[in-house]
Amino acid sequence: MNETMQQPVTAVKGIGEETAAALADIGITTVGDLLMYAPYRYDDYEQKDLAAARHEEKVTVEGKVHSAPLVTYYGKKKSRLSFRLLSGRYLITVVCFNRPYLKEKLAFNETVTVIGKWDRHRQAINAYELRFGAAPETAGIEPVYSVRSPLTVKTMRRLMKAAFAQFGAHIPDPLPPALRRAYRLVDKQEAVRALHFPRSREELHQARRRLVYEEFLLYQLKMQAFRRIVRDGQHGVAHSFSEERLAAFLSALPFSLTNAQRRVIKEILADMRAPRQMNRLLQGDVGSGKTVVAAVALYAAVLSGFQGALMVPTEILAEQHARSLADLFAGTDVTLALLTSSVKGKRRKELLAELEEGAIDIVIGTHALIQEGVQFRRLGLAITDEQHRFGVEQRRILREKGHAPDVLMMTATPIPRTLAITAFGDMDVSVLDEMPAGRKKVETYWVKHHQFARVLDFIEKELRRGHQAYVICPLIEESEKLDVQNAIDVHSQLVHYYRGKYEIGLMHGRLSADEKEAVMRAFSENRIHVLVSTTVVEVGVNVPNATVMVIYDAERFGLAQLHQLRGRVGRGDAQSYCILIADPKSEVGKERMRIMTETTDGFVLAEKDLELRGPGDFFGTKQSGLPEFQFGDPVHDYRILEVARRDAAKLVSTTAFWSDEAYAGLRAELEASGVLDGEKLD
Ligand SMILES: Nc1ncnc2c1ncn2[C@@H]1O[C@H](COP(=O)(O)OP(=O)(O)OP(=O)(O)O)[C@@H](O)[C@H]1O
Repeated sequence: MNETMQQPVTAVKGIGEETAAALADIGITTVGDLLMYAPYRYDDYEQKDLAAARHEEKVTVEGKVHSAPLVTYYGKKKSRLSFRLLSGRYLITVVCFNRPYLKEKLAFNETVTVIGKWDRHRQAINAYELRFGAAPETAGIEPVYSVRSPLTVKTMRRLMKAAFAQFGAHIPDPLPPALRRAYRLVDKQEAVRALHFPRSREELHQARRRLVYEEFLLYQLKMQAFRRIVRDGQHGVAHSFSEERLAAFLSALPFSLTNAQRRVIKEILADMRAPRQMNRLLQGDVGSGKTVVAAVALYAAVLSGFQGALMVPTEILAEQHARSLADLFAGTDVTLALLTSSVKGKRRKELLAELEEGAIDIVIGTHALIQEGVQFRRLGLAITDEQHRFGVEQRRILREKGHAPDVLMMTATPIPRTLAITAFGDMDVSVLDEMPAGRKKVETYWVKHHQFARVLDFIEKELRRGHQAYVICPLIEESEKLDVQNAIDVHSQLVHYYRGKYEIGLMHGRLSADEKEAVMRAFSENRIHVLVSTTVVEVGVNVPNATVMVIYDAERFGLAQLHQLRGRVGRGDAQSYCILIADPKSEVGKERMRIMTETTDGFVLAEKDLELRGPGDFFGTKQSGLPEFQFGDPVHDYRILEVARRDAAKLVSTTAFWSDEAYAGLRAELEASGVLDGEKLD
């Protein structure tokens, strides 16, 4: 924004102190603020051919009064006025409520313009506005601003006209012509004009496209510039490790890596070799094989003489990861340790001492890892699994336990790429977008509660084949106690049903860590055939022999959570099944069940979830942490967002961007935001 735009609104002719105060009330203080104050919607007064209008669509029709108006009164003060209108070749009825006085004004053959809702079946318009005379040529679309008294929409329209007439020609355009040409974007002045005085929907569309791109590009430039500054300013760990030993480790794995795993490992190792601190998010759908990627990174850290830490949200997961890593590192001399809050007393003391001396190479644990007293000798790599469950603060503490160790965050929560780009624009993102070979899609069915007997039969069929099943009990958010009770009830029901044939296990949050561990172990060793559980098994549990996932009251879970639960099966070669038991009442609820049966792609589900529930809900009740934009919507305008991100990355890496006149406008915006001084982003 240049100086002209920075002038106070009183510089606009006709705006006095009073109006200025009213404008300040809605956040407008400068000429620039005023001109960039976008309407929140538009009223469409464009005339439509009634033949093309849909039922209940808002229409504007010009015509001649073709009958004497009729007024009928009902109730105390209510009235209904109607008359016939001849509009082109259509003779239609116009209905107007509670405005009986119009009767006197409506002379036969008089030209009027009617705005209202089209009732296709009755060939009538329910009018909410009636103007005398022809529809003005230019009055197609009128902006509606969000205002606060004493301002009115009408006043705003007038002020905009005045401001644009006086200053429209001085609106600076930060976008260099080359970029505008490349995307056929209108220039800034034209965009602002069309924003306030659009002559057609198309003009408006073009204006919006341009403004959204500019907004996203600036946002991304800030992110990228900020990231460059942070990177250049920090000295992280430059890992250097024996490629041969790493290659030997890879070739000793019980399976060959997927292409996606190979690619992601390459990205991570490149970051680790570099002297700057790694700050990477690894996204991989459930079962895509993130653990082995983590293992490779941890091994690289150990080979270069550092320690590694893997922090996970639950004890079950910590134990499971400790087991899988122990298997993976069996042929090496890596020393592993498990640190959770159940490791107590003498064992804990020893363990902490070993960590501090560096006798332990890799530690796997829960929050216990970030407690006071936990010291590393040389922490070089910190990995967190399921990053949504750890706050930024906890990740920071883990990070600070080393001297700027590399950080890898793993998540199976499929954040749509669009959102990942915006919310995590300051991180590098790797995506495991391929499943290990031989995996079959989990077949998903939606059944009603009264069909439960059939579900039990179905489970039994799978059990006879030697497979196992999970039964997830309803989740009662308000009360853990009821949750547990539910699980106990379902458990005894199943024990009764399968008695003498199969072992039924029970898992819930009230069990002690040892009890949980024992149940999980029995299940993974196939001594328990059906595991009745609350959602504690939601994340990360890996028992490839389990092929059935039954979810009670599935409508109570979010799509992301259902997807996580479903991800507990289909982890081996056998065909797996997910059965959702739900009687949803709402349409959205039904739609969500249908979507679950239609797709197993976590990213598709995440997008759908957003569509159905809005971004805030996807990550639970908390805020999703997404920035808010004035013009753009990161979900619906994701294509533009992606383009803007690529452009921003390209721009900041060129010298031209930092010196050429063509980019002065963009640079000025960056400078004004404080990003270039290393200030934190909002
Ligand atoms: N390339 C591969 N080929 C075959 N099997 C693989 C491959 N990579 C991983 N696996 C196996 O797939 C299963 C799932 O892997 P892993 O537990 O790492 O998944 P994940 O990505 O952590 O999933 P989740 O988020 O659901 O826990 C494991 O049994 C693992 O041994």
